[in-house]
Amino acid sequence: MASSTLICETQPWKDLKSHVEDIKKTHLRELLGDTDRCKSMVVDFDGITLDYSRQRATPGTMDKLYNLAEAAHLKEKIDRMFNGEHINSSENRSVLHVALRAPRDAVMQSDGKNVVPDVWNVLDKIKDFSERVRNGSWVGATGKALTDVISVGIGGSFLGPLFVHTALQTDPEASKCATGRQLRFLANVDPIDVARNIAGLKPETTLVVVVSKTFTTAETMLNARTLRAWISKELGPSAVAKHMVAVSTNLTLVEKFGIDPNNAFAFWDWVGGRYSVCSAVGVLPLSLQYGFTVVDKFLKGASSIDQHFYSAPFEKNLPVLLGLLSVWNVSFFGYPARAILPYSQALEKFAPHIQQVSMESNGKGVSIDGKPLPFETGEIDFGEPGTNGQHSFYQLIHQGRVIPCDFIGVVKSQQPVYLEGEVVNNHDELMSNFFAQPDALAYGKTPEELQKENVQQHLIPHKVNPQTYYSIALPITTG
Ligand SMILES: O=P(O)(O)OC[C@H]1O[C@H](O)[C@H](O)[C@@H](O)[C@@H]1O
Repeated sequence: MASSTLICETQPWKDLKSHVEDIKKTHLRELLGDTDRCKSMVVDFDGITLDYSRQRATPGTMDKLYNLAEAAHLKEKIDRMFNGEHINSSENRSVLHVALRAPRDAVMQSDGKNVVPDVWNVLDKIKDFSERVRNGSWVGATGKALTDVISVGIGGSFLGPLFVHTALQTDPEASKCATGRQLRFLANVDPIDVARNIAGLKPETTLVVVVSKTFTTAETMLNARTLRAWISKELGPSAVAKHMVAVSTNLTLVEKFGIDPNNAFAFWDWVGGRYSVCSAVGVLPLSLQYGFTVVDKFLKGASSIDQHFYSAPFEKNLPVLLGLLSVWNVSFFGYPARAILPYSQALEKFAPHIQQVSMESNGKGVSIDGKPLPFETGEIDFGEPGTNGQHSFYQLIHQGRVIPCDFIGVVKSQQPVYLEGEVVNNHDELMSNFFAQPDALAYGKTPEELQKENVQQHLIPHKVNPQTYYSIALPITTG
């Protein structure tokens, strides 16, 4: 395909266009009756099970989507990304956030330079600094330990770190490491957000981390000046050196602002803001709160899925499968939205993070060459943790419009509860028994009964195993 050819002009696209008309005539019930089909649509990697059997797709659809991926040169594009080529053509730069979690001995090049040693220099600096703050050897202007951190940033300098913080808060190991400490996030330029962030905190025990890739974002800079005034008013201007640090690619502006460059943590232009959670943007505030050891585990998890994305064949490749199914739903079925429904309160901030990652990346009206696209791209992402969403917008999903849903279930809760005789329990042992049950029977209902209750007709989840689907679908109330 010449680079100026639009993907919709290729044969695989045309094949999918006619194929979708056939699938539209097929009820999901029929698709679910085909056991071999359902079995072929479950993929495991590293403790994650992706079940996309509730998608309106057949193995034949998947083959056609793989052909589309080939026509789009997807594998070559993944390779070009990992090789540090300038695939961000509008900014003429590499897109190499995967290097942020690469092992210390890995080699990843941007503009002819191995960037991994630079990444690890900053990680080592964060480890050292966060340990000194946490163990009280770095103290504030009055000699007191800094127990509270306010991270000031917006967009990618906020949503990823907030999501991970929320996910770790109730993890037993992480919460133990955070004993006696607080981490807050100031994003909104509305002064109400400032007031809420500083409520109950004292400047003498607070460390402010100003996070901005550019160090020019109006909201962040105003909030940073407001907190600088809050510190100076109470402790004098010289206290800023002990109470404010920065994360940025623009170290010149950091220094101009009055933050000691030694207390600045760098990242690089080859990291897109929305993908920056694994840089100092996320690693610094999270290490201050939980310790570097905990955050390092998060980086290793991200590295593991990077390697999977890079090397797994498309039929087994979780990110590729999810991407292809999004294209199928949005560009062929014309479903405009996708609901992200984690059945875990720890993933409460997952949907807002994905909103930026997905919508800021895929919200395009033109091709990479600037040609207007004659089809819709990118979905409208929204979501809430279950069961909260059930008592809110699920009514529309049941009886209004078709919205593909990504249900996310967890086998082992961070905070299990077991009450004898209760249907909804998540005690470890009970959950493993539950997952060993055949579909639906775990709740004593047959698939036919479920169909009568119409719980699955309009739901097309694809991120949980079959048992989880029913465990999620059954408690739904629509009143
Ligand atoms: O990190 P900063 O430079 O302050 O940028 C914060 C945000 O600014 C803009 O809205 C960009 O579109 C976002 O991608 C970015 O995350």
